Amino acid sequence: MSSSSPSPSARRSRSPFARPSADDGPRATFGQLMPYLFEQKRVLVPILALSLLGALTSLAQPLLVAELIQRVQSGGVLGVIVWLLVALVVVSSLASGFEHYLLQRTGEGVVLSSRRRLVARMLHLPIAQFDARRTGDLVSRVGSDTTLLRAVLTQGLVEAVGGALTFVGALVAMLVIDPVLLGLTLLVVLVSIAVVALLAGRIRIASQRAQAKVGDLTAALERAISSVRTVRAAGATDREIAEVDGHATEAWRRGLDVARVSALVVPVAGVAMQLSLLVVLGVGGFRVAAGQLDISGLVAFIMFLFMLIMPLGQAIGAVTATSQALGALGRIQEIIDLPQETDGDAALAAAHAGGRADPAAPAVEFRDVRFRYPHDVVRARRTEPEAPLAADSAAPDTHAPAPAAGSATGSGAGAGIAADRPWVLDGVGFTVARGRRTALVGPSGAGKSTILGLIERFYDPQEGAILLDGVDIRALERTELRSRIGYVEQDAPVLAGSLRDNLLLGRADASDDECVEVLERVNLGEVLHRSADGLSTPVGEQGVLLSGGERQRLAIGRALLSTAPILLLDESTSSLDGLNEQLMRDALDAAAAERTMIVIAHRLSTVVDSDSIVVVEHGRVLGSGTHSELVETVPLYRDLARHQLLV
Ligand SMILES: Nc1ncnc2c1ncn2[C@@H]1O[C@H](COP(=O)(O)OP(=O)(O)OP(=O)(O)O)[C@@H](O)[C@H]1O
Repeated sequence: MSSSSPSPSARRSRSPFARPSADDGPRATFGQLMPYLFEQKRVLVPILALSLLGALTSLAQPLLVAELIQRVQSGGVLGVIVWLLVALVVVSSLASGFEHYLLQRTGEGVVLSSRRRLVARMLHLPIAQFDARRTGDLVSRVGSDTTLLRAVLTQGLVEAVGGALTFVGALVAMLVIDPVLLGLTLLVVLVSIAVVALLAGRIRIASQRAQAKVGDLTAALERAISSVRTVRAAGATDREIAEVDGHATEAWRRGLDVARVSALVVPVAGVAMQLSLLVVLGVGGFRVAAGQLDISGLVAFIMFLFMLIMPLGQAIGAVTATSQALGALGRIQEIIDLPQETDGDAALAAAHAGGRADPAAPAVEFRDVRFRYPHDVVRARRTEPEAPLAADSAAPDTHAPAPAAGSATGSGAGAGIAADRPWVLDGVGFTVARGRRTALVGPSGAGKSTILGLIERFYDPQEGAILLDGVDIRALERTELRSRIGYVEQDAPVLAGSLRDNLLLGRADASDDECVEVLERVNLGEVLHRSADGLSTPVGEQGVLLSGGERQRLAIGRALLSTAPILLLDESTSSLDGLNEQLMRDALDAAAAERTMIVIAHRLSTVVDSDSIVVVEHGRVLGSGTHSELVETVPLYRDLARHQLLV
């Protein structure tokens, strides 16, 4: 994990007053905000109407006051005017209260739709993006950045529309009352508008940096919480607290940056207000004394002046809120704009007879597969935590739309892949017979999990092909491909929720009886009866209420419940005691009875009786065959077997 001190590039671009530059992270334009606002158009119309009503009732007030003063001076009737004034005040207050509620409601609507859109895109991103990005940062984009969009409506745009009408109305009225006084007032006002416009870009950048720091904070916290046992056991709690604290402080500092830039706006508005008032009072008083303006005109002019300045304040609020929202929207759009996992390749599908299975072909075949993880992913993992991934280059699938030059995605061999890094898989070829159990064995880091990941199409190989029932997997729709495969991953294959929730992930329409039956088959009947809740027994975050062996067996149960004819199992590296190992072997036998199975085995004892064993080392296949054949022919396998006391 990076330390909490900012990277050199972050330090360089630290000042909130710095000019916007290309390094300032993803940018969002005002146009990108529009769809979110447009979605709310049905509520926006009444809000705008209320805002305009508020503006009109405000504008009418100075005119009535001027009339009132004149009637007082001339001894006219006051009753109607006074009642009209009271009615205007009541109507404008009620309108603004209702408008406030509708605005808040609409703001929440914008947050909801941005969250929905973001989550729907995020969970469809290629696996490479999840490998490269920090979970906490992604969580923070959904939880925190989206809330900043709310302010655009609540403090921003819509009020500014009503404000604009008040502004123009006041301007016209002031022009009629005294053009000279208006000219002087406008001079002051225009200077302040120019200053605010200059500050808007700075606010957006400062806000974006602050949000990125909140992302870092969430990522650090997520890390500390998800590995709390390791942290506690290592006595590293205080260090983790310091780490999270460092990020919190950094987020606070960046928050202060935002406060500092937006605070500059306040004196600008204050100076504009006070200066213009002083000018109007001074010059206006002089003109009244000279008989160029009467007193009711001056009072009305001053009231209109407030109406001119008030929307200016609103506009300033709108600029601040919108700039912050654009900063957050940049981070949201960055994820939304990333390419999604693409689906089956039409040309390949045609070449493979429309993706039709060949019953004579092996269930799974690797043909001379060469693969490296995309370098962008590796770089992002290892170096600059803030570095935004280039949208195109991080997309790992070979058939992503229009892969950019220099990306790892081109179908050309290793396009954009750093040539100095060794292949993770270097010419891997093997076949898996239908309905049989095949084991992958080899040292840690040999590439075994990568092989399973490629079958699932989490990544696509740069060279060679992987076939399922004789069909190149790239010719299949991903959903179709994955529906044919059950996958039990090595780590944390259990989700928070109940036993039932975990099983239904395999097949949503499975009945309780089927769930119970499958739990018995993977020797988890005892867990089921341990609690009165039965299938509703919670299994906790990452399945912590279950032992390592139980977690794996529950995940196998889930795969069994699905009707997938192929099962990929990345056996847990955690050691199992004798009884658990036997239970696991039974579960595997139950799984293997009906389907093709590929098992990554860390204990040879669980796979010695496999139909075929493939030995992998440094991304190459050293040999394949049965246990007794491999003991004779592959020295590495013989060593492994001897080490694990099997020969
Ligand atoms: N998502 C990833 N991004 C970049 N490199 C990766 C990624 N996953 C694995 N690697 C690298 O690829 C190589 C093969 O890893 P893999 O997990 O396939 O090995 P393995 O044989 O399954 O190991 P083990 O038995 O320890 O689980 C390793 O050098 C690993 O560091």
